[in-house]
Amino acid sequence: MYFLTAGESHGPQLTGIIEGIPAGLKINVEQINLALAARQGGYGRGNRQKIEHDQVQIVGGLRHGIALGSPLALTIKNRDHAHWSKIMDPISPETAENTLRRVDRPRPGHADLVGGMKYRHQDLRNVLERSSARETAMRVAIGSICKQLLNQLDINLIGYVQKIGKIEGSKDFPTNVEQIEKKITQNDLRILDTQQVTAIHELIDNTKRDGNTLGGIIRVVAENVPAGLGSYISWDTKLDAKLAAAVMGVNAMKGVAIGDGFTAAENFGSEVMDPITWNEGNGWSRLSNHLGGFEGGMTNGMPLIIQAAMKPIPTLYKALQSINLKTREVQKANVERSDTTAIVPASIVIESVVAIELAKIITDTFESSNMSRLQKEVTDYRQELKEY
Ligand SMILES: Cc1cc2nc3c(=O)[nH]c(=O)nc-3n(C[C@H](O)[C@H](O)[C@H](O)COP(=O)(O)O)c2cc1C
Ligand SMILES: C=C(O[C@@H]1CC(C(=O)O)=C[C@@H](OP(=O)(O)O)[C@H]1O)C(=O)O
Repeated sequence: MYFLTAGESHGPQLTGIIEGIPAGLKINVEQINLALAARQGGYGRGNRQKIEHDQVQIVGGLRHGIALGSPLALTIKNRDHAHWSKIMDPISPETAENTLRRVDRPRPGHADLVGGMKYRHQDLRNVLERSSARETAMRVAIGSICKQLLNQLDINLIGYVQKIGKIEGSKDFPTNVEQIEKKITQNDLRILDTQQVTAIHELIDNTKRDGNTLGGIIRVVAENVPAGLGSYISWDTKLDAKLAAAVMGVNAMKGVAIGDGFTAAENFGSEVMDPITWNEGNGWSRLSNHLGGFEGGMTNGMPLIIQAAMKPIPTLYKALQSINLKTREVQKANVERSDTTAIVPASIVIESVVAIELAKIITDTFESSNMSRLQKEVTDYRQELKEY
């Protein structure tokens, strides 16, 4: 299974193509739209989300709600394009009016400067438009289809916010997806601990007032993932490595950890390894889960626990120093309309890319031309593991 996305932030639309979704998968479009709405939400978002109302159109590979096994083609309109149609016109040449939104004072923390140097763009809008996290809307749509595939194999997962700036949610980390879901939907921060909500709202408000921005930490839990996905045989077959790459591939991610992650490095081995247990009914299991469900690059049957560290949003309304590309004068960086924090939408995006990687490894591991055959193969495999 693989996918590709195309489209600029203020262009007409985002486009996505996924190859390798099994024929017979039931796809609920409403569920995709709910995921897209969740990605648009969250406290600290900027004004762009007042314009957008993301809805997916499936224009290939689906018939009567059932995947055909052919490539799925997806589009999401950029409503804001209506205000940018001249500036982002794919065909007509640039006019004086179009140059008004040129970007020539690269923003620190963005792809602007290096993207311009590498691709020889003089208008850094040519970089900005694609490096924007607007593209993550399409990864969420694709992720939602992958999540539906996983759900139909009884695998559940969820992403939520663990920390915003220095304020942390509950450290009592549940691994039950249903329980997490109930708790995080109670607030607009997707955080487990409602005690912290007011403090975080104040932090975001004050940060916005100061022209500054915030990052945070996201946690994803996936449960009922069968043991043995991925492999210890070669470095590039390790599933934890693939997940780390997918997570780091999301805009603004600066760190990824599996299980206890960096904290494990400080502790004794006896505090980090997860003792093995077995019983007749359930087969093999562990007494703890510090290693976040991975040993030797393979899932070990325990819930997967993945953390992602997001840097603060790079565009600052109180802009930092930059250099004007043309005049070489010291000037303040360009300011584009921006979020104060995007940790909430990012938690949906990270959940989505984890779903994509899990769907990929499952469809690559098992015969997956058809969904019912895949379901049977996974059920038989689970039984075999239990009986080992
Ligand atoms: C959901 C989401 C929304 C984002 N919104 C903004 C934003 O409004 N303004 C901004 O400057 N960066 C935003 N970012 C971050 C930038 O896209 C990202 O930092 C930039 O493309 C540079 O890439 P890098 O941080 O991965 O190096 C957002 C990221 C995500 C995941
Ligand atoms: C458009 C989205 O996020 C955008 C991501 C983004 C960036 O630089 O990454 C910058 C902002 O773009 P704009 O200047 O058009 O408001 C965000 O709004 C979105 O998430 O749908």
